[in-house]
Amino acid sequence: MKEEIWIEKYRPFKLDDVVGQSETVERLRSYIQTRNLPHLLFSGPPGVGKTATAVSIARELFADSWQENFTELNASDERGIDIVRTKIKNFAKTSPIGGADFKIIFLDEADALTSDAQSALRRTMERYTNNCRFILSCNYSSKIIEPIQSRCAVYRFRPLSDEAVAERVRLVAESEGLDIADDGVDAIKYVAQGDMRKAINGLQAAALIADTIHKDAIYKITATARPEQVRELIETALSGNFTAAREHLDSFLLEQGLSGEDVVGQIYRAMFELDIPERKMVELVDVIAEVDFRLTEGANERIQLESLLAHFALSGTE
Ligand SMILES: Nc1ncnc2c1ncn2[C@@H]1O[C@H](COP(=O)(O)OP(=O)(O)OP(=O)(O)O)[C@@H](O)[C@H]1O
Repeated sequence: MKEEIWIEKYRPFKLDDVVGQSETVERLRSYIQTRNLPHLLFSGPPGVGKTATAVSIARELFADSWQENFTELNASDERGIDIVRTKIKNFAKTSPIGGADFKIIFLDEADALTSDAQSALRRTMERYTNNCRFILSCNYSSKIIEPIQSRCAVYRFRPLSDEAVAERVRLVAESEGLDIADDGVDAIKYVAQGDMRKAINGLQAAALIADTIHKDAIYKITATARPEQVRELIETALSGNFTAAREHLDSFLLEQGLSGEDVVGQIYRAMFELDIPERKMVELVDVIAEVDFRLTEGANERIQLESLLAHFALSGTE
């Protein structure tokens, strides 16, 4: 039998199960009590509970008929206006079922809609507002047109705290009868950076390769360099030893399978734990930002990373 995916198995069903977003959840709970809902806009990074919260709201409001009165669409599947014209309208125009006062449309990645599609969505929201409430989810609320933002109550979801991630990971491990060492939990916190989906997926993947989960399994399975290796890379480069730093880089890219963007991201995170004078830090962060941008533009990753190390090596010898 195919094993169930843990992020689904441990998906929150009630608002109480959503961890680490207590302020937001508390405010949302009042809508359940009054059994009314404005249009909502959830913004925040991936894997922090936006979808889980929307589903929990529907379950709590509609009980047994929640599936008939709730639909989830992903705007990035069909970026254009068609998703608004067809799927959203078709669902919005039919009456709620089982005595519910309205239906809920959850539109994930709403910031992927073009602005024309967002304008059409805004008209649909107005037209069907008696029948239907929208919960829009996005990573960046600035990419949502102002007329939609002003029609929604906006809720910002934060990256989850390390404590919230650790607690949930331990709970999942315990339910699955899995041994996880403290350094394994620490590694998951480091890798996840507040993204619970990443944390639980990492745990499940590591469970396939190790009986007791230690940090090595987590770093290996998530293609993440260990923090101490990253520190060593930076220190080697800053000491002016470009050739040795390049060898570290080879190990990241060729042996551990990191992408260029992963390496830059990890270097950036490690910088602030090192004792680097303010002025030099400013210069180096500027270089990191430039290389990061070039990588997203598709520049050659090895050349860019080596240029980053070259800057570090030169700045160290100044
Ligand atoms: N706050 C949370 N409490 C408990 N579990 C969570 C939380 N956030 C995420 N999860 C876990 O991660 C999975 C994915 O979360 P969810 O789909 O809600 O993320 P999201 O914020 O909507 O992300 P995206 O923006 O990528 O759609 C959930 O099924 C659940 O297992």
